[in-house]
Amino acid sequence: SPTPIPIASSQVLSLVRRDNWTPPAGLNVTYQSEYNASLPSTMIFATGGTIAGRGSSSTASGVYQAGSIGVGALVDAVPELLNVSNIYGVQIANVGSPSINSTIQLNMAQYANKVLCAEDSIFDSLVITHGTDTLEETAFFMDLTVNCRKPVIIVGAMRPATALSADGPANLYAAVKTGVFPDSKDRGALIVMNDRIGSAFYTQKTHVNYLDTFKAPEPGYLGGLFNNEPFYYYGPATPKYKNTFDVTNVTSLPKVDIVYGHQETDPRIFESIVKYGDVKGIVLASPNGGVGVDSAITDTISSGIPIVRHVRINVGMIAPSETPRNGSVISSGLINNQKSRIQLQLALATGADPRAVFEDALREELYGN
Ligand SMILES: NC(=O)C[C@H](N)C(=O)O
Repeated sequence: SPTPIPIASSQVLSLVRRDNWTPPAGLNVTYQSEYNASLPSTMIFATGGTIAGRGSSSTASGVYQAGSIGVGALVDAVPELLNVSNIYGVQIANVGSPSINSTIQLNMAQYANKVLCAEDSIFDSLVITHGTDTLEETAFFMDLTVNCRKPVIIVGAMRPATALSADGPANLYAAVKTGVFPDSKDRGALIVMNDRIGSAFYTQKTHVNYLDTFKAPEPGYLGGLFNNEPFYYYGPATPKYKNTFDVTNVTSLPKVDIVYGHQETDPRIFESIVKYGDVKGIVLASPNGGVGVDSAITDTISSGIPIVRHVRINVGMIAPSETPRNGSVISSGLINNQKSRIQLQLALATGADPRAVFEDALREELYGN
């Protein structure tokens, strides 16, 4: 559960609003910088993670408490931010990112649409601070559900705030700079880490320990920062296979699990998932992208639960068949396992046809039908 954040007295003073903005009901703004009408405005949703982590010493870079300092302290550590943007902070959660769930994601997407995408919005961008372990999942979720031209930037850190050469402050500065950079519009949600800008759609964590971990192995980065100034290699673009979902009236997401395939995958995994009855979809991280455990999933298929197949190495295309297949096995296309899970949840929650969502655009591209 979210840790209560003490508000420093300077922040209390600055909560006297000069911007004529009223937060939507239920959104608890706990940090607001002195309002400067000549600057753009950034909303920060803080969720925890290593960027908000505290270790027992400056050399404790790998053993620490994630989600331990609040949004006000994150901003206070980077006073340079206040020359770039007005900053508003909301403590959405303060947890390690494996504890982020679809309730938190839905909450953020719904508030993001209200705060950032409203016609009279005063905000130029939304920055989400997040643990890196599941950062790509929340980034992908926001990419598919926050539907306006303004950027949502997701940022984290690999070293806790207390470590030697902590990367969080520079990453947060880069995230806010990228968010208010005019050329960041119309690119969907972006992951900004380690001086690189990547699309939330394609970028994933590729190493568990090192700073240089967020990559989009085939599509590559969209841009980067030089001297803390953002730049892009390409003009604004939308991934060709991206779907968007309206979650305004969605109150919860169905349960979707991922099964990791290997030699001798035990069929009972599938049986037990189906037996519980509350799982509405499965992603199969298979050895080769093929079903590969045919006999094992026969029962699952006959139960009608959609099974999206991707590959356990988590990079590459699992192409749709030339004509749509009958049955409940669906190809993931270019979307990795954990993002396929999110997309399947969103499709099921909004009544979209999962096969169409995953396969149609890529089938059209590959086979022209
Ligand atoms: N670097 C990190 O942020 C990892 C952390 N365990 C998290 O995801 O919350």
